[in-house]
Amino acid sequence: MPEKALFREEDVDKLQNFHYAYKKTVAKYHACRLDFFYKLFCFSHSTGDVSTTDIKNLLSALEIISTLKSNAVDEVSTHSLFIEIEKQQKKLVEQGEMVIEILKADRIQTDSIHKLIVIMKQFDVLLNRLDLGLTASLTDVDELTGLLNRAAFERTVKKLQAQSSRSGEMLSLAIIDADHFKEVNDTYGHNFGDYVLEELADCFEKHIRPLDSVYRYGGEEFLVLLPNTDTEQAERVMNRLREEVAKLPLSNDGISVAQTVSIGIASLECDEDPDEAIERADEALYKAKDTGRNKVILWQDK
Ligand SMILES: Nc1nc2c(ncn2[C@@H]2O[C@H](COP(=O)(O)OP(=O)(O)OP(=O)(O)O)[C@@H](O)[C@H]2O)c(=O)[nH]1
Repeated sequence: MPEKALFREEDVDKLQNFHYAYKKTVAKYHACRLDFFYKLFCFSHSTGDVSTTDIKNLLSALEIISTLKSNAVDEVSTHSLFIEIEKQQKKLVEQGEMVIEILKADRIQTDSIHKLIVIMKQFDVLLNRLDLGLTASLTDVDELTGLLNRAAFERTVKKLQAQSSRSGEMLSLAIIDADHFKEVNDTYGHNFGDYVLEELADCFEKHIRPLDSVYRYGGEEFLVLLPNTDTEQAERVMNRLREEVAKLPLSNDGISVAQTVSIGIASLECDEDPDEAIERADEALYKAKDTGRNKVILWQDK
């Protein structure tokens, strides 16, 4: 899957404005939702002067997607999560209308209200995920694994190189590649492959040290930046990680597999183009692949 940076630097302001408008809209939605249920309650118990038109008006006030869309930068409104929210909103309105029709016919059906509540809960989960994504500025997060992506790597690596230039500390870089991953996809399907990638990402995040950072660089390839670490230390850290991966119980839908990874390591000089260090780490990675996989290899000058 090609990585796609969702935002350019200059879009960050627009994104922040959208996030602010988003929070306000979602807060209004929640307040309005309470009113909606209150009026439903009043109508069904014949308390107060509430008509189904009042309830219908509140239902249309719950349609927040058009407000959100008019404020959103294209990268948000075309994002898969936003499209999912739109779909869920449509379901919510359809079910809300059904509840109103049932009320008009003078029948109280808790089933239909219950169904509406279930849809609203799912809607909330999606709204919350979008909120978290916006907080992490969407740009930086890989949609499948939730790891930082290539754009985040490119930004961070420059900062770490500048730090390492000031402190004189070594900076190391590792490339991790899943072994025989094509076979996993071909044998068990792409969805199972996606599941394995998500589990690998969780394992990496769990087992890297707090100052290290891991990125999904593309497909089944990940990068780790290890500040204040020379290549021999990086080799030890990566070997521990490699062992953790090999121990992972990967089991989904009745399928179980064992997955290993190969890792290449290179030092990252503070004044070089990071692509050069990536190339060296890649060379080491291919040596690990050529000599049996499930290994960590340090790049060495010939
Ligand atoms: N399920 C899934 N597969 C992906 C994704 N991105 C890349 N891939 C697959 O990863 C596989 C990579 O295969 P290859 O580069 O041939 O390497 P490999 O089979 O892992 O073999 P070695 O690297 O030599 O051990 C291909 O089948 C890609 O389709 C993704 O997001 N999800």
